[in-house]
Amino acid sequence: MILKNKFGLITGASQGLGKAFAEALLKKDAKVVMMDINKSEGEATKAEFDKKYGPGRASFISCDVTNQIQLKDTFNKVVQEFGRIDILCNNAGINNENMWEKTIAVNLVALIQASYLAVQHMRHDHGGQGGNIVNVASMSSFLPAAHAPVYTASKHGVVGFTRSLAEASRLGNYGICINALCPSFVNTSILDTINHKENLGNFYQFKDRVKNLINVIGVLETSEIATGFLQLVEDGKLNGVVMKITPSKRIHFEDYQNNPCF
Ligand SMILES: NC(=O)C1=CN([C@@H]2O[C@H](COP(=O)(O)OP(=O)(O)OC[C@H]3O[C@@H](n4cnc5c(N)ncnc54)[C@H](O)[C@@H]3O)[C@@H](O)[C@H]2O)C=CC1
Ligand SMILES: CC/C=C\C[C@H](O)/C=C/C=C\C=C\C=C\C(=O)[C@@H](O)C/C=C\CCC(=O)O
Repeated sequence: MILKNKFGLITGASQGLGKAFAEALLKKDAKVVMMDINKSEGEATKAEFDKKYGPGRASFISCDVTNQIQLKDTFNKVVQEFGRIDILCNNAGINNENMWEKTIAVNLVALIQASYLAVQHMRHDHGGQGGNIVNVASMSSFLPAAHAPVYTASKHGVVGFTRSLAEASRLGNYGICINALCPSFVNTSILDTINHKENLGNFYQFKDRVKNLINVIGVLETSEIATGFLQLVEDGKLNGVVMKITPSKRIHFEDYQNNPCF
């Protein structure tokens, strides 16, 4: 996809990875709408981007993705105002085992709802112009993690949903590329959750295990994940792939060639 003048919608874009994805699109002359529950940080990020890239390129909409009405209203507002959504990045995420229903609501349920809203708008076979969806999962999509069972379940779910919706897109000629992005540990505020009992709840006792793991494998910078994100969006042919990014192997893909049922 040529990104110049395309419209990207990114959830959880006030800070961290979402902000890096928004900036990556702006650098390619696309326009972005950033959605986040954190209004003050989101407005500060918009002001920063206005200065760097000129006004009118980045917008911020305060939205709790778990609130179905707010989510729908945001999609409608964006379509009304800009006429199109070319890219959706479902990035908003939390790590909270104490409020595990909320973790599933943000990381998985809202991602599914936003994906369906985007598909409805983008699909070729219903008169749309096609598009690209990137769902942010994690290396937690492939591993057990004693410190975060529900976060891990949500990220396993993101990969299963993404690959299945991508298959529906291929078989149904939606003209939408749908892929998953799975970083290992990245230098953002979510990493600090492992230091807090309020986040890990009953699994706080396993915090040192994950801290050791982080020390051994290292921490990536958001810029490297943004490079992977751009690769998924720009390629235009990749559909149903699961991109992994780790300090040892950098950007690479999960190999699903063997069907385990046979
Ligand atoms: N940082 C890391 O090590 C990794 C992060 N990820 C995933 O990357 C995504 C982004 O996380 P980070 O940037 O790392 O963390 P972050 O905590 O810096 O950013 C998450 C953003 O999501 C927003 N958010 C949370 N709940 C929301 C809601 N209900 N509605 C709208 N926005 C909401 C937050 O306000 C925040 O701006 C998450 O899905 C996370 O699970 C995946 C792998 C590694
Ligand atoms: C935890 C902060 C929130 C988000 C992080 C993010 O999604 C990235 C996660 C990346 C990988 C996570 C892997 C976790 C793995 C495990 O906890 C276990 O499989 C670790 C097993 C062994 C550790 C080494 C040891 O102590 O023997």
